[in-house]
Amino acid sequence: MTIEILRLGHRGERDKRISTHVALTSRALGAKKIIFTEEDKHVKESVERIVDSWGGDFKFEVVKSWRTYTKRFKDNGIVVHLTMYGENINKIMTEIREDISKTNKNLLLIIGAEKVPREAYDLADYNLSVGNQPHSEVAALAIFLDRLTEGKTLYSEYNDAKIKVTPSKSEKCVFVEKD
Ligand SMILES: C[S@@+](CC[C@H](N)C(=O)[O-])C[C@H]1O[C@@H](n2cnc3c(N)ncnc32)[C@H](O)[C@@H]1O
Repeated sequence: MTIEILRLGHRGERDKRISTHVALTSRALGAKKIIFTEEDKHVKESVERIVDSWGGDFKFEVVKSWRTYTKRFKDNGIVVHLTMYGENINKIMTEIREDISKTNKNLLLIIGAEKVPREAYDLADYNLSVGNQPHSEVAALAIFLDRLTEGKTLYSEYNDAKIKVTPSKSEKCVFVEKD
């Protein structure tokens, strides 16, 4: 199973930082690709810099039509949309995990920036809430991915990483490759 994140909307200057955090959090918690619906050179370059130094093959893509992308994805994938109006994560997560493991399908996770079009709710196989209070796409994404992967992706190691951190009780244990 591979995980992709579809970020619906991006309000230029205002969302630069949070969109970058959405992408980096997706990568750090096991997603293989982030799809944006708006171009932003700053966000793209920030993500590419991290991938270059910290390794892996996390992909960055901008699509013209998120609807077409999502419909095609559904041929061999499950779509989960994170929204505070959705079903209770505590009740539905087991079903989603079973659905994925039975079908071996890939997962597309949709998160919004501003108001999400009705069609996203209709295209999703699951509309899922992480609590019923409004908060942040970064928090919702992180909690969902952590529950899905049960923490297994948190300490992924990449052979091509130029920087590696080893967990330590008392010191910064960092390996930096020399040029
Ligand atoms: C800042 S919110 C904006 C939501 C917008 N006001 C709306 O009505 O759709 C941005 C995104 O964070 C995610 N989000 C925020 N709170 C959430 C919650 N309680 N559960 C799941 N996702 C949430 C959703 O993906 C949402 O589209």
